[in-house]
Amino acid sequence: MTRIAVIGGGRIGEALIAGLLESGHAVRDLVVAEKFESRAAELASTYGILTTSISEASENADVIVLAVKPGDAESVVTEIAKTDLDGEREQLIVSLIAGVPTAKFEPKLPAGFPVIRVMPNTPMLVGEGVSVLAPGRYAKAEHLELVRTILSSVGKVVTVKENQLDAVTAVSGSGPAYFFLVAEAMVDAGVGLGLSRDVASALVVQTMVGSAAMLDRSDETPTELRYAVTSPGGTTAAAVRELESNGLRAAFFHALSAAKDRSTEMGITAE
Ligand SMILES: NC(=O)c1ccc[n+]([C@@H]2O[C@H](COP(=O)([O-])OP(=O)(O)OC[C@H]3O[C@@H](n4cnc5c(N)ncnc54)[C@H](OP(=O)(O)O)[C@@H]3O)[C@@H](O)[C@H]2O)c1
Ligand code: PRO
Repeated sequence: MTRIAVIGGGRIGEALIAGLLESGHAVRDLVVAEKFESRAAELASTYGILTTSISEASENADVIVLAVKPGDAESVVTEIAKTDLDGEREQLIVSLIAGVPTAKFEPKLPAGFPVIRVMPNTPMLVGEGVSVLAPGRYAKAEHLELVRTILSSVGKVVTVKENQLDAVTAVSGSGPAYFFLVAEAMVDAGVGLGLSRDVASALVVQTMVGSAAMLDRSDETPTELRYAVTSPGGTTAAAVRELESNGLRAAFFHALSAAKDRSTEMGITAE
């Protein structure tokens, strides 16, 4: 089994660990390096996972996953580069760090060390994530295949050119937050119309689950699925008219543009 070291046990590090364990990855082949001690202890007790230092994790892993914040990227990669990276074994770095290009890591590592940049999302926690891969300069087809195999156990996998990853981050990396925000707004609106919060929450959650399942399983486009709900002169048409006149589409366009720009900016400032 491939030995995986996760550097940074925050939200996305935990989602990956939980998703991999749930999909059958052996706990003995996973370690986490997390600098915040009580958080490391929490991960150890929740998942039975070994916690260790960056150097130990990097020396013994096949795949070193970076799940730290962009501002910690440089110091973590410098620390990894100082450890005894195994020349005998094919090791690689998988960076989940938003915005930071592989070209920023490669010069800090031993010559030719493969790096793959990945934009995952938190639904990997329940095996329904989407991970978008972009190989760095030295990553070969077999490295990409290994990472694709690992991440396909926690959801879908797509490969793009690295110059598309900031846009990908805006769509699917941050995407779950938009859905949670819409869910929150719909629950509040239901409460405003007199439903209890419990009833409104149950209705919104199941409506989202059912709609997502239809999007996934149906051959119809989102537009066609929406038309099927929209009876002529009915309630849905009245609601959609309000959403459109309040600028829903423009709001999403501006929001995703802001996310993409922020991703690019984080890559520049994470020097
Ligand atoms: N959350 C998402 O949905 C998501 C999705 C895609 C990509 N990402 C990317 O994933 C990365 C982590 O995001 P996050 O949301 O998981 O953030 P987070 O919850 O703040 O987690 C980052 C973790 O890394 C730890 N860390 C920092 N420096 C470390 C070091 N030297 N050694 C070991 N651990 C260290 C942090 O510890 P301290 O708190 O003690 O600093 C923290 O627990 C970011 O680069 C983000 O762009 C996140
Ligand atoms: N979470 C990270 C952020 O908000 C990257 C995508 C999702 O910056």
